[in-house]
Amino acid sequence: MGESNISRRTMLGLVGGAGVAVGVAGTSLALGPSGVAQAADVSAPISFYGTHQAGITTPAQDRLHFASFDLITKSRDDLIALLRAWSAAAAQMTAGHPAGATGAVDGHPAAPPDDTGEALDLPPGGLTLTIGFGPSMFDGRFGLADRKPAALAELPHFVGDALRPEISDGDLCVQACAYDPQVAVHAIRNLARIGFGKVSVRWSQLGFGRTSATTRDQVTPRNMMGFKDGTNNIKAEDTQLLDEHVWVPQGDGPAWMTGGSYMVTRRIRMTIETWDRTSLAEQEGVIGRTKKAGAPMHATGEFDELDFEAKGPDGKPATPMDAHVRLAHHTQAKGARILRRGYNFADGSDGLGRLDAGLFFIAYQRDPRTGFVPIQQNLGGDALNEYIRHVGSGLFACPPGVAGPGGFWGEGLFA
Ligand SMILES: C=CC1=C(C)c2cc3[nH]c(cc4nc(cc5[nH]c(cc1n2)c(C)c5CCC(=O)O)C(CCC(=O)O)=C4C)c(C)c3C=C
Ligand SMILES: [Fe+2]
Repeated sequence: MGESNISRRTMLGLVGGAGVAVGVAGTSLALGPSGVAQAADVSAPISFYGTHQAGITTPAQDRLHFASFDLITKSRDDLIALLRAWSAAAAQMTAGHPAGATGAVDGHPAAPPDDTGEALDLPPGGLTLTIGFGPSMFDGRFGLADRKPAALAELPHFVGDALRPEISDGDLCVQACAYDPQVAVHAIRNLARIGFGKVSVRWSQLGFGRTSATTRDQVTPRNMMGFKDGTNNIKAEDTQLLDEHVWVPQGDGPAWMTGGSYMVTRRIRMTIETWDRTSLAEQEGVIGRTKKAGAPMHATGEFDELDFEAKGPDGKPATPMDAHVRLAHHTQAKGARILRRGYNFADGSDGLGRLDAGLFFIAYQRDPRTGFVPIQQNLGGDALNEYIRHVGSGLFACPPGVAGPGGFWGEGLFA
């Protein structure tokens, strides 16, 4: 291990995001809803190895760099070599080490370094790297056509879709999440560098604030509309719900996906300028929760149960019939449940004097046909649609985790 490796692992980290964050040697304290301090040890690496890939039920970090890649090679052996090299680099980087045998500064001075170096001296930052395979990877170029899961069926067109092909789809994707944006960007950049000649970046997305909680001890963050987002998410502690709705069980499609999950991404532009001129009462009615507490309209606490039968003082449904949470709720959407893990984005101006901002929605599920699709179909009547537009879309099969060193992402697909 080089000197740079040691320094990166021992540096102190700061965490941003929701709650009051106080940096303490390697930890960050966030004040939860009860005022109880919660420690997120941002110096601690999250293991790359395991039954499931990290980055799904592991605590959602504050920053995202997501990249979708097109395969420019037509060789199956190249693809396998790429997945091997990416997995080895991912194991190194998530542990807080530079990529490659000689890292950023310990190689031969006449050769380009194995690692680009911008994460030297930074802690692992809770980095997780999660890979997904898009439907187009199974089109026959790599002899994988008969291994395509039925669950990777093309998403249908949804009401209001304004999808742009150049920021949609892809043969492969990598979701990099970390507490430090530089750590996440460094990871994607190095995977792209390792893939030179085999892949090209099709599109990428930075996210600056998580819009979900994936464990019960995480404070629920707020999205760009100012509402708490992630209250009623499936969380890591909900093991029965995870088995039923998120992880692919044995016998559900091809064996290589057992223990994996399917990822749907949607770049959702918000017309925040219109939203910002909307009254508080209207905003709360659109979402179906209060803005301050994130509580149901008929209750006071964030985690109070939603009761769609409850009436307001005027005798009308307390949660409007077209409210987002009503239409997205599993009782209204054929029992569908998903694990949401999205991020806020603000990518400059749209050229018309407005911010190009919104939600980069990410959801994991056992099967999109019984997860995202029925919910999104139900959201065709969502009051929120007046303020949002889906402009990018992705669908990816995320294989199970890599068991240990020597294994690689998607190994079972090639067995
Ligand atoms: C198809 C799935 C969903 C899309 C797309 C989506 C977009 C979207 N959501 C918000 C804001 C909130 N969503 C909330 C809850 C919620 N949303 C979905 C699904 C999609 N959202 C689900 C399944 C749920 C949970 C419903 C329930 O069971 O109660 C909330 C409330 C807080 C919470 O529970 O997380 C907010 C706020 C925006 C702004 C948006 C598009 C830009
Ligand atoms: Fe939502």
